[in-house]
Amino acid sequence: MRISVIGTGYLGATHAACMAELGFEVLGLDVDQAKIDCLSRGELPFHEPGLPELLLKHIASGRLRFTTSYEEVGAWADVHFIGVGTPQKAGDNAADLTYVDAATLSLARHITKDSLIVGKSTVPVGTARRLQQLVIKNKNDGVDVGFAWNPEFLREGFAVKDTLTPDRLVVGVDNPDAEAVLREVYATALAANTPFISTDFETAELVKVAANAFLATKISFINAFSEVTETVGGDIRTLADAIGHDTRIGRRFLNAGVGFGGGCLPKDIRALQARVSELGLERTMRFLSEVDEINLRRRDRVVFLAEDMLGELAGKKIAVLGVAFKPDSDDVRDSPALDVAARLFSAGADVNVFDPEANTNAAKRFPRLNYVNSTVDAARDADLVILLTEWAEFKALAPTDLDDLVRGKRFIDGRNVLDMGVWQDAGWDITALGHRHVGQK
Ligand SMILES: NC(=O)c1ccc[n+]([C@@H]2O[C@H](COP(=O)([O-])OP(=O)(O)OC[C@H]3O[C@@H](n4cnc5c(N)ncnc54)[C@H](O)[C@@H]3O)[C@@H](O)[C@H]2O)c1
Ligand SMILES: O=c1ccn([C@@H]2O[C@H](COP(=O)(O)OP(=O)(O)O[C@H]3O[C@H](CO)[C@@H](O)[C@H](O)[C@H]3O)[C@@H](O)[C@H]2O)c(=O)[nH]1
Repeated sequence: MRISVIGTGYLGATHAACMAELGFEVLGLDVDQAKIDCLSRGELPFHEPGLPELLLKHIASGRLRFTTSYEEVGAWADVHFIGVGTPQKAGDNAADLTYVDAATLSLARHITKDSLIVGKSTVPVGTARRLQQLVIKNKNDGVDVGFAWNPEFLREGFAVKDTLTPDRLVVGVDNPDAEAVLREVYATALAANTPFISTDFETAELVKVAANAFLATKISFINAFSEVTETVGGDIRTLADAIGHDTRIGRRFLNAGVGFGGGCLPKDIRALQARVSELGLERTMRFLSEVDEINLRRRDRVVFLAEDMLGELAGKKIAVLGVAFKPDSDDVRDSPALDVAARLFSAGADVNVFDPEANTNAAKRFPRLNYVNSTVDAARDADLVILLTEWAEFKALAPTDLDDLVRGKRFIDGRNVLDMGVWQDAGWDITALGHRHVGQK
C-alpha cells in the first residue's frame, strides 16, 4: 500500500516517517519548498527525539520520499493522510480552515486512481462532512475517492512512540471499505490490541477536541488551586499527588506551573468554543473561557513575583531558563515561557534566555531578548533566575551550580520541579508557582 502525507510539519513528518517504519511506501507533500528540500536531505526542520533517525533510515531504505507535486501524489498513493495546520484565525477564536480546505481541494483535483483521503488535522465538528462534499464535487470522473477522518493524539516530544504505539485509534468512516483500509494501515497496532474505535465523522472530530479540552481543564484545575495555596499556604505538589492517588482522578496532567501552551491545547479549546457557539450552544463550553483565563493568569503571576522580588524590573538582569512550550520540543507556539520572557523585557528588564533547543525559534519571534548557549551564560550576574520549561538539565540544577555566578540569589520555579528546601538552605530566596512566597530564610 502506498501512502501520502499532505503537510509535513510536526504531525505530518512524524506520520510519514512512522508509516515508512511500518513497512509502507510513503510520499510526503508540503507546499513549503524549503521544508521539502530539508526533509529530502534527511534533515528534520524541528526537534523531535527519535525522529531524525527514522527519517534517515527510511530515506536510505527508499520507502520515504518528499515532493511538492500534488500531481505526483495524486497519481501514486492509495491512501492520502491530510496533516496540514489548522491554526487560530487572526483576531478570532475560530480555527482557520484555509489550509485544510486547500489541501483537500488540491487532492480531489489531482487524484487519478481509486484511493482514500483521510483527514488527520484537528478540525471543528462538521468539517469532515463538508470536505467530503468538496471531494465529491471536485474529483475526476471515473475515479473512486473515499473519505475518512482519523484524528491524531501524538504529543510533541513523544511523537514517534505515540504514533507507533498509540493509546487508541479513532476512525470516522461512513462505509466498511474505508474502515477496512484503515485497519490495514494500522494492522501492527491492532495486532498489539490497541483499542480501535470506528465511528462516524462527527464523533471522530469531537473525540479529538474533547480530549484536548479535558487535558487543558485538568491543568487549569490544579492551577486554580495554585492560586489558593499561594494565598493561604500549602503545597500544590502534595495536593496533586494526594488527589492523583484516586484512580478516578489520576496524577497525570496535574503538574501546576506556568500553564499550557503549544500549537494545540490553547487554540483547540478556543476553536471548540467558537464552533459550539456557531451551533447556537453559546453557554455549553463557556467553562473553557475560564480554563483559558486561569491558564493566562499564571503568566501574570510570574511577572508579578519577579517584580515583587526585585522591587522593580527596569534595569534588572533576569535569566530565563527554557522558552519552549514544554521540554523535548523546540516549539514556541503560544509558549507561556516565551510570553513571560517577552513581558519581562517589555517592562525594562535585561533578559538572558537559554533553551537547549528552542532559542532559534524564539529568536524569530522575539529577536530582542538576549539568547545565550548555556545556563551558566544565562545566570551570570543575574538578579533573578526563572525556570519556565522543565528540561531535564534544569530539573537537575543545584544551588552550587549558580551560587558564584548570580548577582542576587533569587529564583522562581515556574514548573514546580526543584526541591525548594535545598535552595533555601543554600541562602536562596526561592519560590514556586502554587506556593506562598515567604522570602529568604
Ligand atoms: N503538533 C502536534 O503535536 C499535533 C498533534 C495532533 C494533532 N495536530 C494537528 O495537526 C495539524 C498540523 O499540526 P502541526 O503542528 O503539524 O502544524 P505545522 O504548522 O507544523 O505543519 C503544517 C504543515 O502544513 C503545510 N501546509 C499548509 N498548507 C498546505 C497545503 N495546502 N498543502 C500541503 N501542505 C500544506 C505547511 O507548510 C506546514 O509544513 C493541526 O491541525 C494540529 O492541530 C498536531
Ligand atoms: O501537568 C501538566 C501537563 C502539561 N502541561 C503543559 O501543557 C502543555 C501541553 O502539553 P502536552 O499535552 O504534553 O503537549 P502537546 O504536544 O501540545 O500535546 C497535546 O496536544 C496534541 C495536539 O492536539 C495532542 O495530540 C496531545 O494528545 C496533547 O497532549 C505544555 O505547555 C505543558 O507544559 C502542564 O502545564 N501541566
